[in-house]
Amino acid sequence: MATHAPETIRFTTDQLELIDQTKLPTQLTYLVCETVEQTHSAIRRLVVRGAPAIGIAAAYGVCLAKSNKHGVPPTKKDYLNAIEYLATSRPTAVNLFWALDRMAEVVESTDDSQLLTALITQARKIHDEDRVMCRAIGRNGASLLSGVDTVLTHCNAGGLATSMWGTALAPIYHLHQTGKRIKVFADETRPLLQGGRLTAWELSQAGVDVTVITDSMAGALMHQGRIGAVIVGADRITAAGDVANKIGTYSVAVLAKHHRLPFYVAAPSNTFDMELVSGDEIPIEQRDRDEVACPHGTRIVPDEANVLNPAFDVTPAELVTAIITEVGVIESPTQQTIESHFADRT
Ligand SMILES: CSC[C@@H](O)[C@@H](O)C(=O)COP(=O)(O)O
Repeated sequence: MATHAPETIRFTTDQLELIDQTKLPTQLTYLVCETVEQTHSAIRRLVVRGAPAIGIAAAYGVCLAKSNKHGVPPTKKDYLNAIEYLATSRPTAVNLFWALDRMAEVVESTDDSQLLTALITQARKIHDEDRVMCRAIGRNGASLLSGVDTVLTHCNAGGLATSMWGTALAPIYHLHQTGKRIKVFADETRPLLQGGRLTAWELSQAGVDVTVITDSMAGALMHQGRIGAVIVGADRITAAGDVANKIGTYSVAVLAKHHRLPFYVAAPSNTFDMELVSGDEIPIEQRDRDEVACPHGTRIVPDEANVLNPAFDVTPAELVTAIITEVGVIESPTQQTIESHFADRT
């Protein structure tokens, strides 16, 4: 997403505007949220999606809390209820809880008369920090990709999933701006096609050469030597470096290992959940069967058949070549390398 690209998330004092990602690539429209409930629904329905963007949208959503009593401003209790409710929108991306915790700290530490102003300031800060984070990941990842001509990515970890540039796509945008042209293969990403609809849309808008492939093509392309590296985002990374990301990421990581290709994960430090060690502890969102069985309103699976639809899987740290963060690169992530990476920077 180029710097002049439309903002994924916009906020005025009384409304949140989100690019409606369910409508891309055919329509570029904004959905307006004026209440906490509308924000919750927008996150749940993937109008806004991608770990950092969910956190930013939820932070602004808190500022939309209303009082039950007409004309009376919301109380601390109203804001805390809003935070608790927004935390139920999606379970896997830890950025949601990270952002809501920051909003809760503001509620706890601010006088009632200043609450709304302080909450809006904090939400804007979370949003601004994300822009800086995207740039830094772009710079840090660029050196890893500078010798690579073609990358594979899965799902969408670009500007649509953040405030701008994204995580996995940030190094590609960075290199593109400095004149190095990288070719991107985007996994279509079944069942909701974030790769085919969103990654392909934003990369083409920015003039990056992108080719969409079905998820099952990745292995064949690697075998033919047509992929130089894999780069993906993350929804949650444990203290030991296990990575939850869009379903299908694990399969790509196994394929990369077999073909001796680097498998990079790009994520900000707020995607790390240092309270969890094993990826098995990460809550994986289970979504509606119709996303698989009835895409775009066309039934493709018999009603009698069961359907599994986990939104994410976990890639063990041993399959990850490096994690690119806004504060540097963690090569061969383990609990030890991750802890010392962050310790060195505090
Ligand atoms: C920078 S976004 C990283 C991840 O959130 C992204 O790769 C992903 O899995 C998004 O899943 P989604 O279900 O579309 O929210």
